[in-house]
Amino acid sequence: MTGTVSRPLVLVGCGKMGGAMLDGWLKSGITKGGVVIVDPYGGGDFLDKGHDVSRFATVDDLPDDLNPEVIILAVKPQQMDDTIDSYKRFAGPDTIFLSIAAGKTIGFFENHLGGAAAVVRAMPNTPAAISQGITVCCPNRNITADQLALCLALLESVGEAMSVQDEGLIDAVTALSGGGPAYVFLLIEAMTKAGIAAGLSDDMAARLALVTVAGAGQLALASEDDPAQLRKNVTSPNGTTQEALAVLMRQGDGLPDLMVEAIAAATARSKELAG
Ligand SMILES: NC(=O)C1=CN([C@@H]2O[C@H](COP(=O)(O)OP(=O)(O)OC[C@H]3O[C@@H](n4cnc5c(N)ncnc54)[C@H](OP(=O)(O)O)[C@@H]3O)[C@@H](O)[C@H]2O)C=CC1
Ligand SMILES: O=C(O)[C@@H]1CCC=N1
Repeated sequence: MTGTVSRPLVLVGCGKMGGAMLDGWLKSGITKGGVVIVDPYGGGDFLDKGHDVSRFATVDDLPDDLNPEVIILAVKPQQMDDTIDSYKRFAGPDTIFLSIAAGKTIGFFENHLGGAAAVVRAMPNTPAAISQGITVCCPNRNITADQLALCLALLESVGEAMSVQDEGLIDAVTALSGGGPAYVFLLIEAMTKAGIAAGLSDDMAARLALVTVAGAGQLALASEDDPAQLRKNVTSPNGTTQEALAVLMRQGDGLPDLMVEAIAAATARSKELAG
């Protein structure tokens, strides 16, 4: 079974993150058993595009003989309480429940689906849509080695993936890489505004900020130097970058301190969402 999903993959919630992953999965061809979307309104964009994708508004509309290999739970954490119980009929050793919901613990799913359910808690990010995501997942005790390998194959088909045994780490992962793209987009926005304030046109500032962030990310990925060294390579002694970094790295209110505070706040919120 490892390598492709040969029975149906059910995607519960085809919003921003579920849709991003589905985009990547369809491009990768890993969902050989077809995809069934359950979403009251979302998911229509994936129909009629030459893939084996069907869509139902509610769980009650699903065919009785559906035998999913993987059920991806991709509704908002606040929607999970009202959603999960109606999937209990699929719980058993041969169906993997793979949740991507922030905060929702393996214990939460076992409480609702029964202790025998095969559950994986995962935290992806939206660059999955272009196969540049990164996901960390944690299996429960019912997940077999083959099932974990299948989940990793599924997650690796949209980027990098790794598994951990310590579920407690997932809250920090959520804060760092789950939400991370938002921090980078904010950086692009902030650089753009600063460029405009310094006299550049809107279009030019936006392009310079975007390509600089994308290029720096690619360079950091490709280089043997670590990011600190790459930063030093840009910073000529007594030059212009040094002046900017003196502001950005200010003790107390600089970017490094703010980032620690931001990640801690997001980690705490992930724990709160456990419900
Ligand atoms: N966005 C991101 O970058 C990331 C999100 N996540 C996690 O992914 C999950 C989804 O987030 P996101 O995609 O942003 O949220 P969205 O609101 O964009 O997507 C959720 C989708 O689920 C639908 N939905 C609600 N209830 C049900 C139901 N009972 N059955 C089927 N579908 C339902 C929603 O419909 P409607 O809008 O009509 O309610 C919506 O289309 C969250 O748990 C989040 O923590 C994880 C990593 C990153
Ligand atoms: O903001 C959130 O709660 C979700 C989880 C990580 C990214 N988006």
